[in-house]
Amino acid sequence: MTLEELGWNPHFSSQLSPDEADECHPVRVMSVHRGQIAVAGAASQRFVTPYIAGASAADDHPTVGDWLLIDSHSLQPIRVLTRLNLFKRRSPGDPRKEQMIAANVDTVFIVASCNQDFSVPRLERYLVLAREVGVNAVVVLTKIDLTDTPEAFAEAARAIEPGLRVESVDARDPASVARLAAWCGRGKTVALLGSSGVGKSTLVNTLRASDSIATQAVRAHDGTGRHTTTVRTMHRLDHGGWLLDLPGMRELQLAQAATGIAEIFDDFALAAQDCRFSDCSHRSEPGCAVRAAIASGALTQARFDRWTQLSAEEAGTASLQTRRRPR
Ligand SMILES: Nc1nc2c(ncn2[C@@H]2O[C@H](COP(=O)(O)OP(=O)(O)OP(=O)(O)O)[C@@H](O)[C@H]2O)c(=O)[nH]1
Ligand SMILES: [Zn+2]
Repeated sequence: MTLEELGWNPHFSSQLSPDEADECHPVRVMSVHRGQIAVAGAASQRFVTPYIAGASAADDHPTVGDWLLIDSHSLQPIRVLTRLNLFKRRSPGDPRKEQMIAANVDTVFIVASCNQDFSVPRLERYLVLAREVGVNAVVVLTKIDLTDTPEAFAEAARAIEPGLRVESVDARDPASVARLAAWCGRGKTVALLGSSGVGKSTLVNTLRASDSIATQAVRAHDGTGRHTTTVRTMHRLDHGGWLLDLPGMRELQLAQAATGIAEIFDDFALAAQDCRFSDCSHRSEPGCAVRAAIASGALTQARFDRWTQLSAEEAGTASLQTRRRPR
């Protein structure tokens, strides 16, 4: 396995100092376990400690998908290279803490199915999340074989954002899923987002090579031939890329997603700049440019409702601590 096959590129190689290039080597974090991580480099696969000597609790600690510098003699982790992006969520145990889920994803597939579960507002939420993380998003519509009107679903998805990539597949059929090959090529990392039952696992199985480095490493280690679902793992794909699980990202949290919301609803954000009052609620104030745009047909009431709903959720979660203070 070469570093390029693992996803190494100039964004990462340019971060090494000459000394580091002499004394360390880069490895990618393939899976995260309790107290240890499986890493793969140009010539090696091994387990190392995730703890970086001298790092504080607030410092960057390795998560799956990360590139890590390892001291070539001691094999101790030295530092995590600056990420392209990072999926994180609020810790279920302590909402003030954040939990890292996965790093360095090239493309996220936002998966939805062509049936009664299809929902534009839900797709929009996943897109907001992808924009917030700063990752390229492709909408993948599954169960195309179960509808007579596949183009209607694709059209509705494409209408969410100009230029949005939408691919429709039968997730069980390798020939159909081959449409996604362009994002799953050598060294490319993809992740999946989507509600329960839309076909994420089916898609993974169709895209995935029979065995992966990470699975082999885990097998060699625990000897059981299985790895539990609590383990975060990179899966090798047939086309040469990697697939990252995003456990815990299935439930959507829109806290601190203001940037993502502003990007997906940039037409509303833009119109709101012309409102007479800077704190306009776009309900009944005079000189409201957003209401004017809705009245003229330039913007729609349906998207206005979704925009205000998402913004309220975002603000609500963000200020949970300060709301409802007793007088
Ligand atoms: N006909 C058809 N069935 C599909 C397709 N994709 C998935 N299915 C079926 O839909 C069901 C749910 O698929 P899963 O892959 O388990 O869905 P998931 O998104 O992984 O669901 P969770 O694990 O709950 O998040 C399974 O019975 C699949 O066989 C498809 O493109 N066409
Ligand atoms: Zn307004």
